[in-house]
Amino acid sequence: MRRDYIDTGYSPKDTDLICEFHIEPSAGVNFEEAATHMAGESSIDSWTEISTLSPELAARLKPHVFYVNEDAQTVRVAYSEELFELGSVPQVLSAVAGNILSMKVVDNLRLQDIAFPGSMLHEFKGPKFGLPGIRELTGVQDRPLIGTIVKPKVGLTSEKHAEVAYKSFAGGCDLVKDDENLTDQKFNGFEKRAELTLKLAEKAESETGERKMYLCNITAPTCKEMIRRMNILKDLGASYAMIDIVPAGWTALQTLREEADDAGLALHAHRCMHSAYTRNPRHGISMLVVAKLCRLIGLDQLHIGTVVGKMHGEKHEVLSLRDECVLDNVPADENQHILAQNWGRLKPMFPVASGGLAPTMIPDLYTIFGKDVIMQFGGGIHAHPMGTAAGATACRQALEATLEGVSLQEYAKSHRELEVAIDKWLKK
Ligand SMILES: O=C(COP(=O)(O)O)[C@H](O)[C@H](O)COP(=O)(O)O
Ligand SMILES: [Mg+2]
Repeated sequence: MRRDYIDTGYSPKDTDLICEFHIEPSAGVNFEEAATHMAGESSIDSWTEISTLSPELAARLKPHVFYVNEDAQTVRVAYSEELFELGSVPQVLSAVAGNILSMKVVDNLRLQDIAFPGSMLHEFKGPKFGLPGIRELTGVQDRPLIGTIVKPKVGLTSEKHAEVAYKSFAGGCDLVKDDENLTDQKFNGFEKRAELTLKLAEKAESETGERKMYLCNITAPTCKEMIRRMNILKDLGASYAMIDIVPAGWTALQTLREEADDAGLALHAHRCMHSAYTRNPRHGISMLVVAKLCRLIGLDQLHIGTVVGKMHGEKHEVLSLRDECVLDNVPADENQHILAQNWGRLKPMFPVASGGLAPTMIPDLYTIFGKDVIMQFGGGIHAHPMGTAAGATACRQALEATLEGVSLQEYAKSHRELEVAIDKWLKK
């Protein structure tokens, strides 16, 4: 192992990839020692001095640990872009989130953030539609989008599924999506479900005069099968496909993004399983990194949390994810371990707030996120005492009240579905 990776005099080049890590050395290992091992293992080196690494090669490719803050257990490393296969997320992760997470010299190690140089951004497509394109697609320009997840998560027949989706659309939902664990089960096959639900989405469109989007889950055992499902959706006239990004994997996402150009479909990113490596604040990979990789590859919308709902995620974290989705230039925030990122020509993604939400939470959600958010209600719609359609209507009514600056209670006096929702979710 070379000993010269700690280099606090180094100022990163415009073409360097920058990573920020949280490091907790294991007992008996000092901080710079651990950082040195991490830098070497994430780039060119091994655990011992290797004769095959010439000084010229090391000079060209060696990483630079240019920021060391032992008190904050934080280091920043600049990597030459030459170390990476440009345009390959799996290769980047194999380096900066690979073996280093397993090393004995650290008790904990977390990749907090990655800043991509313009030269590497160029190799990625970014979102095909993104936030502005989704607004075009749905015809909704000036308010949050309202969506639902068909519940129960799995178990309905395709006919029943399509019926629940239809009621959601008729009641006022802009988007209806499959749940993350619904793919192609015997009781609800992918193709039949897609066909029936898209047909009823069209019916709801002609009845309501609003665009209605069905987000069918194409997650499958192979990329080949996911592409086949994507093309089935294209042929059925769908506008979207949904993917479980973590179970499917980064190679699959890059493959599907390639295909999405021809298929002309928007890609909805469900992040189930992300907590397997994002939840521990001391070890793993941050959700911020996951969000950045999604924008880079080109997912059009991404779940980011709700602050007020059922899933883990502090307000500052959720808002950092929102900013990474929508801003062209993300400023650095040392306290939140966020590196500055200029997204160049890559479009913004549409952030999705979902998980444990009820219509009565819409005023809070609007205060937190403003208009550029997709608010999704599963139980919050299908548990409405008057049924699914009324649940969807209660969401639209709550949103109307919020946009008009009227209290929910006042608005409910003339809007029955909202009144019933308030009884259920506010007057416990
Ligand atoms: O099905 C749901 C929510 O259903 P419900 O509205 O009934 O709770 C989603 O899978 C979660 O939002 C995922 O979590 P996250 O959005 O945090 O990834
Ligand atoms: Mg779900």
